[in-house]
Amino acid sequence: MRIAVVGGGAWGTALAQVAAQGGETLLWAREPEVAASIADTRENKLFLPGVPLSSAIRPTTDLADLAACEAWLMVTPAQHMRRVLEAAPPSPRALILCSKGIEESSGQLLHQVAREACPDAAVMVLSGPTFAHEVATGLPTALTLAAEIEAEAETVRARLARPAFRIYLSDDVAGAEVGGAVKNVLAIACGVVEGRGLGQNARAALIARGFAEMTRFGLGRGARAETLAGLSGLGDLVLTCSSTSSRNFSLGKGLGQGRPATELMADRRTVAEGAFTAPVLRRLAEQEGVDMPIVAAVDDLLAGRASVDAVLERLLSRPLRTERA
Ligand SMILES: NC(=O)C1=CN([C@@H]2O[C@H](COP(=O)(O)OP(=O)(O)OC[C@H]3O[C@@H](n4cnc5c(N)ncnc54)[C@H](OP(=O)(O)O)[C@@H]3O)[C@@H](O)[C@H]2O)C=CC1
Ligand SMILES: O=C(CO)COP(=O)(O)O
Repeated sequence: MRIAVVGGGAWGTALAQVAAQGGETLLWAREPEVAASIADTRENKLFLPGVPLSSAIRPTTDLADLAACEAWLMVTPAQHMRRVLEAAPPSPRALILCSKGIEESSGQLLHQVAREACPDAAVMVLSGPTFAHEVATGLPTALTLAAEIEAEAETVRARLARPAFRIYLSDDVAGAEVGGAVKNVLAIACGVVEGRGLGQNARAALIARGFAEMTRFGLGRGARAETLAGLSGLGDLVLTCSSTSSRNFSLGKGLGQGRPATELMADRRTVAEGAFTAPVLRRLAEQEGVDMPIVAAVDDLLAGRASVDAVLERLLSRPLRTERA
């Protein structure tokens, strides 16, 4: 199975590094600077500096080259995935979604977007606690590959899995996606806790109550509770809520230190998906009557509608209730 990775950011590059252990791997990058950096120096100096890359990674900026590959790993930012798929050659056999987010314009999860754009492909979701720089340097990582058709997922797993890249199969596509999308918003909230110096008790409370929000939202979309409690949900939530290696966490930390979101976003070339997921997730939750107060607080902070102290006061003055509510 010939693999193409679509997206030359940190995660796309790390996934290409894994796939290249099993044979030549195409890596499509939008920017010529990224492809040239990999071709000339065997390093993605823009998005994954300091990691020597395999000679089996073949960079390209030409979407037409994807036609030669049977499986595409989609690693563009969530808001751009539909446009890239529409510009790409006809569907491959397998489309493996590795980005984490919800399409803002449609409110759709990415597997719904992919099915619309590529109705003939077997659509899967690969997600879990996976900082790109750790995967690219071969540190042990475990993640979930969710697909409706298990046989297709088995083929993809056989091609990608390595001893230090452990892939667990699941048939809960929506569940695997919801965890990755929602945790990015919650990681921003945990960064705010850190930046504002609110303490470790507050962070643990936020992870647990944030997980309750993720579960309520996920169950409403047909996700299973055990998927949300697995690698792609709770596992990824714990990772990104605990480390400044997370772009979402570090964005939140800046907000907690009192810097405006516009300034923090303008400073970065890398993507903090939670900033794009927060408004659409809040909108969907309100439409569907799902209580997500932490997500609403992050959305207000990002939009500059409320200060850190105001959202904190709002969260702490909510009525006391049972834990299962
Ligand atoms: N970094 C990580 O550790 C992990 C990231 N993810 C997810 O992977 C996805 C990609 O993140 P990551 O690789 O880290 O990204 P980076 O922040 O490292 O890089 C940004 C990426 O966005 C691409 N990009 C920017 N604008 C456009 C556009 N208009 N159309 C297409 N692509 C565009 C850039 O492509 P180019 O350079 O070609 O312009 C580049 O690949 C996100 O959804 C993220 O949540 C998931 C797991 C781990
Ligand atoms: O999704 C990730 C790890 O699983 C990466 O998180 P950030 O995008 O916050 O860096």
